[in-house]
Amino acid sequence: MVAAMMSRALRNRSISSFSALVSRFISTLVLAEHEGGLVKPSSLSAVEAAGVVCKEKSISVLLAGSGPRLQEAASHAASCHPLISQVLVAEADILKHPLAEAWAKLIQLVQQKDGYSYIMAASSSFGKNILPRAAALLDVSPVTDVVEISEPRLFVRPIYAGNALCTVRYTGSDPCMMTIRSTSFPISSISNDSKAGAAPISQVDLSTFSEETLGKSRWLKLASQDSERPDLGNAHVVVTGGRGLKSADNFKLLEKLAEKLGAAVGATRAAVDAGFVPNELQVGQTGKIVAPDLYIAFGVSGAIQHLAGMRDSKVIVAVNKDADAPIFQVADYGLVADLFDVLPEMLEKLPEK
Ligand SMILES: Cc1cc2nc3c(=O)[nH]c(=O)nc-3n(C[C@H](O)[C@H](O)[C@H](O)COP(=O)(O)OP(=O)(O)OC[C@H]3O[C@@H](n4cnc5c(N)ncnc54)[C@H](O)[C@@H]3O)c2cc1C
Repeated sequence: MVAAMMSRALRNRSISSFSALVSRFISTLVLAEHEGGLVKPSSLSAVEAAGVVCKEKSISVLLAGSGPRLQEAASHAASCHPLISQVLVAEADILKHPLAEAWAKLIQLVQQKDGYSYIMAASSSFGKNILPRAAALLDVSPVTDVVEISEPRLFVRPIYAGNALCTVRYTGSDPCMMTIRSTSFPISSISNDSKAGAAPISQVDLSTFSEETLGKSRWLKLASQDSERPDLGNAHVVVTGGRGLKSADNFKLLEKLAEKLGAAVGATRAAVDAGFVPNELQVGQTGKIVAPDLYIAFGVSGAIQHLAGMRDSKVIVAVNKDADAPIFQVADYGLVADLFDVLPEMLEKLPEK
């Protein structure tokens, strides 16, 4: 239909009406992750990014899964952000878990039907797993880790572990697919009023979606730590431990400090490789990207691969007994001291949460 309207506009040789049509039909699909009946904040950051390219209100959010939590998440998506104009819900048992093969096929299906100009997701393990596969199915090249949208098809993304920024112009065909760094697109306009301006919710027709086409991956289990602490990717305060903590037991000191500060716990890859903490706590180039208001690093040397994941933090505090440790080059406040003196003293002097 879009193509037909465009050719009609061209026939009339009306350049202005043609550009009006083009801009009118820019539409964006945001692939959203949900948990506990709520859309994750990182996906709402992807909606913010979509708002930069899609000034008019034509942002659809795609949610998939099964069960009552999916419907709750759909209601949340419909009312939580003023830029969302439509919520698409794909409910099926094969979509219950975020298996990339199934989700990639789902995106292909939705794109073939609705023809979006942009498809976006947060640069989380969820988005990074699914979006490139969907891009391959749609025969386009994705742009990953976008930190700035300068023009509708001109993006800035970090390269060399965040040591340089690269400007990329997307010249491929639609859809332009990208993952965005949620720390670079803070959520500005969240609505807490569940009734206000609710976007319509529609079900995706999955009648042509067959299990045989979904590849060989199978969901086994979710291994994650049950914790009341905030999510590492969205926490306002992060306390991170490095190899200097020396053992898993000593990380418990850091956990106590995190409880007092209402913080998330992070770790370097060296601490993860040494088995002090699980992999999901790793911050850095091959871990999570964080940009909290306050980042406190204990016994972290400051290797570039670690800095790649935390250098955008608003205030960085480092405690290290080596005055020449590179972490001090990015720290706003540095303390050259033994962390085993500093941590107990902080725990003693800080009030309970
Ligand atoms: C491809 C690639 C990807 C990588 N990705 C990541 C990544 O995502 N994240 C990441 O973190 N790393 C990553 N790394 C590893 C990275 O290069 C470093 O090896 C790692 O970050 C070092 O961790 P660390 O600072 O804990 O350990 P170390 O470099 O060993 O530093 C320990 C620090 O603790 C200090 N210390 C020791 N005892 C005390 C004490 N009692 N009190 C105070 N200070 C003390 C020491 O002075 C030292 O500075 C990656 C490497 C590669 C090659």
